[in-house]
Amino acid sequence: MNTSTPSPRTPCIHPSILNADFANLARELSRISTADAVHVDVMDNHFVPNLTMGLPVVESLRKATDLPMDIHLMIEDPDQWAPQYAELGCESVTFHAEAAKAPVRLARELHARGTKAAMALKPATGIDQYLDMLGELDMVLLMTVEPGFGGQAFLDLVLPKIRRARRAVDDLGGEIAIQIDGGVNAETILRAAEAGADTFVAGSAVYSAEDPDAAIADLRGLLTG
Ligand SMILES: O=C(CO)[C@@H](O)[C@H](O)COP(=O)(O)O
Ligand SMILES: [Co+2]
Repeated sequence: MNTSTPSPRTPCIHPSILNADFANLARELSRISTADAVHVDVMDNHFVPNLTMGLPVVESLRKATDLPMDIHLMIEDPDQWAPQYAELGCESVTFHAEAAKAPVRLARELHARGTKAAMALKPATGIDQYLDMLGELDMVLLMTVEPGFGGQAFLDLVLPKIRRARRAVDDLGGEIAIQIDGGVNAETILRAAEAGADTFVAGSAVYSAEDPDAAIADLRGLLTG
């Protein structure tokens, strides 16, 4: 166990383009120029009951922006697909623990392709069984809604899991990011931050605003006081 207190990570805001105008994605990306990364939700209508985009669209998005790309795969068989997203030059690729057959091997395959590896847990999936493999990851994503749709209400029942993850990450030196995704807005973000999250996905809170960059600044302002 690490006995020194790790210094807190600078909070990051990753807007999700799920609530953006899909007919104008390049323009929508230009409206979040102050984001730390763009969060891209890939859904296959099997792991979740919704369908969004796949490799060709993500490849085009990659060329349309200089923002780092945070790919959230809500798909079956990420063991097969996730490495292909890594090869597009995405900053991070997140697979779901519930879908991965060999999460440790998959995390290593993502690293071998030069991408950060992240693993997501649905709200009802416990973290304890994954603590031993946290050191294989750059980020853990704790879903604060059931994955599949934007615009849902933040689930406070995930807060104890965020606290548990924070303790485990700090024991490892604090370098692993703790991302939350779902229902993040001006009313909920501080509860998640106080529990230990440091990376915040916000979809509707950013893209329902008239000025998405201003909405990002507002969320950042709440976190930095
Ligand atoms: O992964 C998902 C949904 O499954 C998210 O990334 C949502 O797109 C977040 O949207 P809001 O809850 O912030 O509206
Ligand atoms: Co997401």
